[in-house]
This record gives sequence, C-alpha cells and structure tokens, in this order.
Amino acid sequence: MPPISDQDWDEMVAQEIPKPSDPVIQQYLQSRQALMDEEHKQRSDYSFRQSLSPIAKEACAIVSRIRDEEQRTIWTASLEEQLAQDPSSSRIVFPGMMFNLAKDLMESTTLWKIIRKMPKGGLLHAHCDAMVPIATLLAIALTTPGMHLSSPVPLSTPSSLHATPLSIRFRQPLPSPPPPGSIWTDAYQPETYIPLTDAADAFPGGGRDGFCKWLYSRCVLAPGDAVNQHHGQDAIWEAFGRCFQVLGEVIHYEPVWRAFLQKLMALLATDGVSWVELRFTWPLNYCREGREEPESDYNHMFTVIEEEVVKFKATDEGAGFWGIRMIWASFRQNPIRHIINDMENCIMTKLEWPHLIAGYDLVGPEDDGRALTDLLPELFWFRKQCAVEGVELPFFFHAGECLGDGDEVDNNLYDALLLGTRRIGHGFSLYKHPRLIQAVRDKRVLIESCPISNEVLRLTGSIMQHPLPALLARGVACSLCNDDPAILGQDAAGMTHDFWQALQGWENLGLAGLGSLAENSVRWAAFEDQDNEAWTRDIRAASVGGGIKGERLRQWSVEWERFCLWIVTEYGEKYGETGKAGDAL
Ligand SMILES: O=c1[nH]cnc2c1ncn2[C@@H]1O[C@H](CO)[C@@H](O)[C@H]1O
Repeated sequence: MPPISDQDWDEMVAQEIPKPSDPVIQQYLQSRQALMDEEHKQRSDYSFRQSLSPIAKEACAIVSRIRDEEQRTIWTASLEEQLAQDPSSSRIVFPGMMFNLAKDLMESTTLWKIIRKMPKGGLLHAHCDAMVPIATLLAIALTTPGMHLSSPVPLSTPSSLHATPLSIRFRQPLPSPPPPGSIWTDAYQPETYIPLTDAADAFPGGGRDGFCKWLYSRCVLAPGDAVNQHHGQDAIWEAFGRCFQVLGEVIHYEPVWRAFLQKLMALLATDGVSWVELRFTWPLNYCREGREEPESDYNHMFTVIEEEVVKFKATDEGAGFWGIRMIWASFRQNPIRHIINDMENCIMTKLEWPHLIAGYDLVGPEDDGRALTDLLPELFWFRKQCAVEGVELPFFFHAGECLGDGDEVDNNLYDALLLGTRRIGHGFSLYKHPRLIQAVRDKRVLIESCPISNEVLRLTGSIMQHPLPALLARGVACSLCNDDPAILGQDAAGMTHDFWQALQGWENLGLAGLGSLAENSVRWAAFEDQDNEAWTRDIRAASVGGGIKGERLRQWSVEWERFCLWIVTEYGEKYGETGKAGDAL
C-alpha cells in the first residue's frame, strides 16, 4: 500500500482526534486540576497560601519566574555537559545537585539575593559549637591574648596533622616556653602549650595562612567527605566528631565566648534570623578571662550569654533581634551516671537562668548511642526531678535521623512522641510512619528539618531525594534549620543555603511554602516557659493569640509583607505580570 499523504491523513484521521479545546479534553483537565487542588488542601502550608495578600501573591509569582529562569539558564544540561567534558572537573550540575558542589554557583544567583533578605523567623535546630564560620572563629582565637595550642603527640606527620585531638585554650605564659616551631617536629614534648600565634607563624606549610587553612580542614567536612557516598554514614560521623573535638574547647574561654556570641548574633541578624534556640552540650571546662581553672558550674557562661544578648540588642544591628535560648543536650552515648549528672547540671542551671534554657534533648549519632527506650529510666527520673524543683524543661528530642525502617533508631520516633516531645529534631524517617504522622499532626508537634545536614551526613544524595516534601504534603508542620553550618559546609551562621535549596529543589514549595516554613519557626519557638496547655493554646491561636508568641508572629508577618513588597518593587518590572521575562525565554 502506498504511504498515506499528510493531506489525506488530515482528512481521514486528524479530524477524529479531539483538539485541546474540545470539551472532552477540557473536562479531563478540570478533573485533573480538581484532584490536584484537593490534594493540595492537605498540605501544611495550605492555609498560609490561602491567606496571602495580593502583594505577597505577586511576589510569589515573580520568584517562581526567577526560579524557572535560573533552572533554564544556570542549571542547564549544557553546563552539565561542559563540566563533564572538562577533565579537571568532576562536577555535575542540576538544581538538586549535591550541596557542596552547588554552593558557589548558588551564591551567585538572583534567587540567593532574594532569599538572603527573607525574614526567616527563628532558627530552632542548631548546635552551638558549630555556628560561627571557622575562619571567623580562628581570627577571634588568634587575636585573644593568651590562647595556646597543645597536642598529645608531635604534629610532625600527615596522619597526626589529620586526626590528632587538639587543645586550643587560654594558658598563662610559661617562664621558658618551648620553641614555637617544635610542635610541628618530633622535638615537641607532648601536652606542652605553645602560644597560638607563635605556633601559627611557625607552621611549616605556609606560616599563619597555611595554619588557618589546615585548622579549617580539621573543623569542616570537605566536599569529598560528603559526596563519597560509598563510605556510608559511620565514616562521615567519625570525621564529623573530629571537627567538634577541635571546636569545643576554643569557645570555652570568656573572651572568645563573648566575641563568638556577638559574631553569631550579627550573622544571624543579617541573614534575617531573629531568634535562635541552640543545643548546648558542654562539659564543665569553661574558664573566665585570665584563668586556667574551669568554673565549677555553668553560671558564668550564662551570665555572659545574658550580658552579650543585651549588648547586641542595644546596637542598631541588633535592634530587631529577639534573642537566644539554649536547649540543654546530653550525649546519648554516655553511661547512666554521666547522663544523670548532666541532667542535674541542667536543672541547677535552669533554676538560676530560667529564661535562657528552653528544654532538654539528647545528641550525638543516633545509631551509635543509646535509644530513647534505653534511656527511659534517666528520662523518667529527670521528669520527676523537674516537677520536684518546679522547673519547666520540656523535651525537644532528636529522633529518626536515620535511614532505617523499623530499627532501633527509627523507633526513637515512637518514644519521642510518647514522651511528649514538643518538636522533633530531624524526623527524617517519619515519612514511613502513617500512624505517627497522624499523631504529630494531632499533637501539633513540629519537625525541625535540616536538609543540608541530612545530605552532607549521607542520609540523602541531594535535596531532591529529601523526604520533607512528603511530610509537607501530608500536613505535617515543619521548619527549616541548618544544624551545624560551620562544620557541614554552609560556612555561614544563617539559613539562606537551606532555604535556597528547598526553594530551588521542590516545585511544590515556592516562596509561599518557604514563607509558611519561616512562620512555623516563630509559631513553634519556645520564647518563654509554658506548661503544655499554654504551649498548645499559643500554637493553635498563632497570630491572633495574646502573649509574646502572638506578638512576634504579628511582627514576622509585617516583615514578610515588607519583604514581598521589596521583591515586587525590585523585580516586578522584569518578572511581574506585565514583564514576564521568565516566560519569554
Ligand atoms: O545532626 C545531629 N544529630 C545528632 N547529634 C548532633 C547532630 N549535629 C551535631 N550533633 C552533636 O551535638 C554535639 C554538639 O552540640 C556534637 O558533639 C555532635 O555529636
């Protein structure tokens, strides 16, 4: 049979095919939209979207066009190909590409400029030690009089440089100090303290600059650590633990602690973060200025927090900053006596500084420490002691920061909920638990989600594999957090990287979804001591509630509107309804 010509085909067949505008297709599309709308009603950000002002809606549309444009022009297949062709580059580029590889490019985008300005509310999940970028912290240590360095072995071989535990702390000058360069040679006498600046200047690999680079590499996970998935989770946690080892002690000296807090608050404020709740996990090794003997309790540290927050809030930069609270956290690996002792310290410090301690948690690798069921005796004792002492120390547990399905760590989620946790740190494996998802919604528990942390610590390969969208779609309230930004590679105290990744990675989120996550962080912040009833009442009442929470939610909402107006003013001409540059491309 001869082939049918196009003209004959048009006459014979094409007329039979419905056009997109035909009722049958239109009806189908309407049902499709209705199904989508119905599903979207279950999202946790649904009511936030519904109540957007006209300006906010316009800002969301603009951001969505910018996002689309950047997907097409920056994160392109041709860039990917170009990099693949370049033998010196091992980069693969797409919007959900691995965080460490995307970081530089992301910081050059328009979306970055926008997110940087966004009012982000509160940072609810972050570990105190890992908050100030390492270069900044080193600069503080190097300019603080009396800081010294010591090591249990000479730092003369690549392996000792790589992994030896270091001590960086205040020491009175010795009458005859060892030669500064000796620490880098076999002549070094272990455990002797060398002035930090002298040791830095004598660093064999390039003096002070080389020293700073080396210490940076000891405190920050290298991109390779995070990307080498074949090493698995235990290997990255080992490297992660070594970073904390170096950082812990440096901050535990009054002048460094003061400068650290000022820097932290300034960095948060410029990133649009108004409030922070920090996990606080420290042994009693903090010393006052000029002293080598550690304090016997935590009171001086908290006096300093109190003073530094007041000082910062009195500056122009800190005028809109709401403050800091600590969440006391014990290491879950520790044995019973140690944990009970830490709990006692927590309660004693709480009695002195009730407004600076929001609650209690357990930290450290979840799969290498004790599960919450194993810790029940200590936790029940703690609850009883809190009642006896009349202190409000609710739980804010880490739980489900794991890949398991039904293993001990995954099961921590059941205990966290049964023990009445007010928020869950990570909750990475929660999406596998339909009954718990329902409980989390009923009990109004918030998930403190840390997408970059989860990626770098190898729970997920890129933002696009992260389970947070599954939780949001099922109506679970969440907030975004940065966990350990100085160590994990964000190299910033603020949350712009995590916000950016979520916005660019997940189509369903958009600026409105991001706004809802930020609003949640204010709604679930522990601004003051509250019993369970008052806590739940304020979360329900949200911005129409009385008290400090209602007030701050209203304040956040004003900032959000101002931010949306800025977006429309700044980008409306090019990307607004009439400009539509994104669509034209
Ligand atoms: O994502 C995390 N999950 C559990 N524990 C953590 C995480 N990030 C840091 N730490 C733990 O908290 C201590 C400092 O507060 C660190 O020593 C680390 O072990």
